[in-house]
Amino acid sequence: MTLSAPPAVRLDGVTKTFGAVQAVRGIDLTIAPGEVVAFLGPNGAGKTTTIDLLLGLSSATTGTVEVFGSSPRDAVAHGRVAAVMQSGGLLKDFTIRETVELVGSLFRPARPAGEVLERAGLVDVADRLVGKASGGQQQRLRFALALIPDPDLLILDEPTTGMDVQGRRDFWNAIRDDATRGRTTLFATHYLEEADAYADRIVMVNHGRVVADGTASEVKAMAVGRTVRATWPGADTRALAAIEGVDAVDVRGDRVIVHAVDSDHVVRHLLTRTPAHDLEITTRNLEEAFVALTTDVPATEGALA
Ligand SMILES: Nc1ncnc2c1ncn2[C@@H]1O[C@H](COP(=O)(O)OP(=O)(O)OP(=O)(O)O)[C@@H](O)[C@H]1O
Repeated sequence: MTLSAPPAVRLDGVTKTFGAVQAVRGIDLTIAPGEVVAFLGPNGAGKTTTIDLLLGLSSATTGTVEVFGSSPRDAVAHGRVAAVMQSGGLLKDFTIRETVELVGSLFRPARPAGEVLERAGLVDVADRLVGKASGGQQQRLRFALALIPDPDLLILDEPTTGMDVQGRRDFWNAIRDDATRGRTTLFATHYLEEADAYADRIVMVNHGRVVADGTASEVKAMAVGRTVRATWPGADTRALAAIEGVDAVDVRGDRVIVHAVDSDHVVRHLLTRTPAHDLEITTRNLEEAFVALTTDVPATEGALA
């Protein structure tokens, strides 16, 4: 008899409360081995709290948290999980290579230092002191350290913050490459284009709950509606916001930008009752879907950052 492998991550009815703050209000989430999952949400949505639970750094108030069928602490202890956190402490007086070797000596088995440096794009700067390395290089070093135990699940909290364009590209190529060999990756990010380009699946959270879960195109489709742009100097934004189904109105110079479930209705209004012209209608991109799914008060001006 063969038992099917447990999921890489299983969260079942998970809540986490800090005093009066309900950081996580009931998250159910299953991630299969080999999936690359982006964890998106506005500041304070509960992403870091959830990641801490998966790493066994704190315990859920209620619900179940499992990593490869065991407790997060066991999974971490067996080297199956590793993380790159936003601001992990690094020792400034060691070189990049020495840091990788030192951390490598703590793991059995450990990936060879040379391989890890290569993977993280650090070979050319390996002999530089950590204290003299740039912010992006230090971020690459955190990534390198997470690769040392060759984990089955890699958890990344805003991993590419501070990296330049090439650094990000190298980083994501390394992640995708390892995913094809079965590594599961969960990453929190505020760069929506990275989620769109590199994740198999997007989990969007708001106020401690999952508000969308699917591929990038499924999530975009969840935020139904279209954007209508038109030239209308001095547009009457109040009148536009009052149209049924309009969820945001914004003005950029002479252009007015309207998000609406029923774009035909908006277009008809603009063409028949206003001097608006040069109309353009587009479907939402991931950033607009994000705003639509996580904005609490609809029809606010300037909500289309
Ligand atoms: N140790 C703590 N004590 C009290 N409140 C906390 C603690 N940790 C987190 N919180 C609160 O829980 C909520 C969720 O925070 P969390 O850090 O998980 O959000 P996040 O989605 O990671 O946000 P960001 O994008 O800003 O990193 C916030 O309101 C935060 O202030």
